[in-house]
Amino acid sequence: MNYLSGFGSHVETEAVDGALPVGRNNPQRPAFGLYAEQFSASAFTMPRHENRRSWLYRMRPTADHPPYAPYDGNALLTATGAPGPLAPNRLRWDPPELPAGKDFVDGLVTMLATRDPADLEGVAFHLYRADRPMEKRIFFSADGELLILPQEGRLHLFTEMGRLDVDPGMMALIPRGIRFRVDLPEGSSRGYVAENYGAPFRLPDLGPIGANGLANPRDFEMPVAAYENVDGDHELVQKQGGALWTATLDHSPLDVVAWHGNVAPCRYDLSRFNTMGTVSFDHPDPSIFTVLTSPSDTPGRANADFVIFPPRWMVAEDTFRPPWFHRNVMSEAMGLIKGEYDAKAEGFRPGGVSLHNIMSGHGPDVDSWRKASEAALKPEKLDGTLAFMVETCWPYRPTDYACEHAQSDYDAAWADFPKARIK
Ligand SMILES: O=C(O)Cc1cc(O)ccc1O
Ligand SMILES: [Fe+2]
Repeated sequence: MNYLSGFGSHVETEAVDGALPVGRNNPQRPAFGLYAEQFSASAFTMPRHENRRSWLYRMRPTADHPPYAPYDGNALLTATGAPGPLAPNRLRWDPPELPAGKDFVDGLVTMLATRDPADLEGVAFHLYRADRPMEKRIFFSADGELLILPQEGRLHLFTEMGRLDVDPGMMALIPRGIRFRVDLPEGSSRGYVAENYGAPFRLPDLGPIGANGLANPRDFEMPVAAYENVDGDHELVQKQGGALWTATLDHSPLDVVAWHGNVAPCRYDLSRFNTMGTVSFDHPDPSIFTVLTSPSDTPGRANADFVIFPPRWMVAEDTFRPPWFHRNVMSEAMGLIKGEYDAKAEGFRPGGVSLHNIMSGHGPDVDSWRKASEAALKPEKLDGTLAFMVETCWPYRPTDYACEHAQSDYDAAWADFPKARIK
């Protein structure tokens, strides 16, 4: 499969020669009777460096659809957490036994959410398990951009703007509003979805790191144009305002024959992350592992940071090397794609989730603390592991489903620390 390279690059692609107009966006009569449609992911008037839009040339206008009706196929996909006071507890989940016999849309379960999508700020943390392809079904979220992380089983995403293969260890980013279908080349897949209600994810500034490093723009891959020319009933499921809506089209809406612009779905292989760390002492703040950031209106305070903990060399001298004990004004939701996380010797399993909300005390569990305190500090490769965090300035609210399925004894991870030897 062919990909176009570069995060936020201005690119053009056509699946049929001559489908793209030359030198203009909306000619009087686009080639082949195609319809020109602008897709805006930022307000028209955003500054140029934040302006994102693409032009799509499609077989029928998106506007051609009947009214939507409420969709009742998935009651576990929501926009907000459980109501009531937010208990200040640390929480953790084993990989839940999500119901079988579902496709990607019906197999989504919301675990955590902040804010309301109508605020255009906040983020939700979902899990999915799918063992059926989406047949003649298409999904999109008007609430947010979708960051999809398969943990087991490859995903094949047929989006309006082309096709993406996404393996565990990769991420896919689907802009708010872009329609797609999920096929399962390996029969099933499960993983994580972060839904960003706020400003679109972008690469973080690098400051003194310089011009290169962390996630390099060229490693983000957008699809080349691909379309299907299929008539007949297709169910379109839309998420809006946290609710799901359905409409039946008489054709596949994946009918974009050509497009150009600077907003499109993309994928990124997280093993290409150029990981930075200390070469002297102390454990740096995890912001050094930021892949993508969605800023809030307060400079430096993220609406959502997508952070990874990839394989890396640990070389710090006279240092407690795993994450330190800490309390954070930001709220931290984590997932584990594979291996072991260095702050948690046990209990944080691949496919699981943990939550450390605003100002909750957390850090290494007793076993990890003991091991790291006693370790000989030779250079060591932390290998075979990939954890991630979606850190946000808004406290996460667990959903009812999440509250019902949380581990019952997570606090025990920090019980039994020996008291310091002070008289
Ligand atoms: O809590 C966590 O495990 C995530 C985390 C990792 C780290 O290396 C430093 C701070 C932090 O919040
Ligand atoms: Fe933390």
